[in-house]
Amino acid sequence: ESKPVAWGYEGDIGPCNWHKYFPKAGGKRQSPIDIDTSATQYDGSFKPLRIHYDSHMCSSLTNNGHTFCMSVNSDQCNLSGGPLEDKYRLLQFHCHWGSDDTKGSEHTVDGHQYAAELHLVHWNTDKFKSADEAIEKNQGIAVLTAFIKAGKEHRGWNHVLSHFKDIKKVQGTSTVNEDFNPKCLLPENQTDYWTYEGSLTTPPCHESVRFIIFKEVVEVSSEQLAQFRSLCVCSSRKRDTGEDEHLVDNFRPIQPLNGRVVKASFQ
Ligand SMILES: CC#CCOc1ccc(CNS(N)(=O)=O)cc1
Ligand SMILES: [Zn+2]
Repeated sequence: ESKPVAWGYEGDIGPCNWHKYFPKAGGKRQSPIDIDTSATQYDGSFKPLRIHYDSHMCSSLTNNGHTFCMSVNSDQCNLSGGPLEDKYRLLQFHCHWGSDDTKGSEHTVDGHQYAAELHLVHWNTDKFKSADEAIEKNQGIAVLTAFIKAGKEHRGWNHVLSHFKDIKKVQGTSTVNEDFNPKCLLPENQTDYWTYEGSLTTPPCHESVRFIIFKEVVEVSSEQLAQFRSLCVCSSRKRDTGEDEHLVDNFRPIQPLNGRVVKASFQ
């Protein structure tokens, strides 16, 4: 079993060196990208997006050292329609955020970076037998994405944030049993989105991802954003000052578009 390679967001193990151990990171269809809204192309052929999540699924929340990850194990949480040809099942959701409210999203819109970005990761159950297989295949993964900015409090997010004290340290895990439906984390407008073909934004950076990025931005309070930053990057104290190192700025830099066209579901 090959030893897992350490990677992160700064220093020698940071994004500029990922390609040395994860060759896909140097590919031609990498993510994230800047969405230049003057260059997007309206596609009138998209069917309505179909997002069917049930709330009665037990899920577990983990701090994996790179983000918090809510693993979902319900075959009742499915995504289809829009630009997708197949049916996709929700595997997990997580976020990327900054050290303050001025940065944190991975994708940008006309150069504007948001405070955070939500990724709901789905795998293609029509074409593949497992998520492990789908994660490295073209059309294997669909990531529903919502931008997050500081504003009014988001009650739905409190169902997730209330478990953060249990996962402050790495590999901390908490079981989430309450009646929670991740659909509540999405913006109201689910008809206006951009979509393009890209990659996982973290190693191994497989070029297997169809991104679907909602135009409407979700608001959470500054205090809720601060709770994202309360997670730690390791299981023990890291700094020689005995201070905990907090998990922040877990976003990959913008990658070259290399001629890809970003489609829009709206004019
Ligand atoms: C089975 C399995 C697996 C691993 O699945 C993932 C899912 C998401 C990610 C994070 N990539 S991102 N930020 O593009 O969603 C990495 C591995
Ligand atoms: Zn992500």
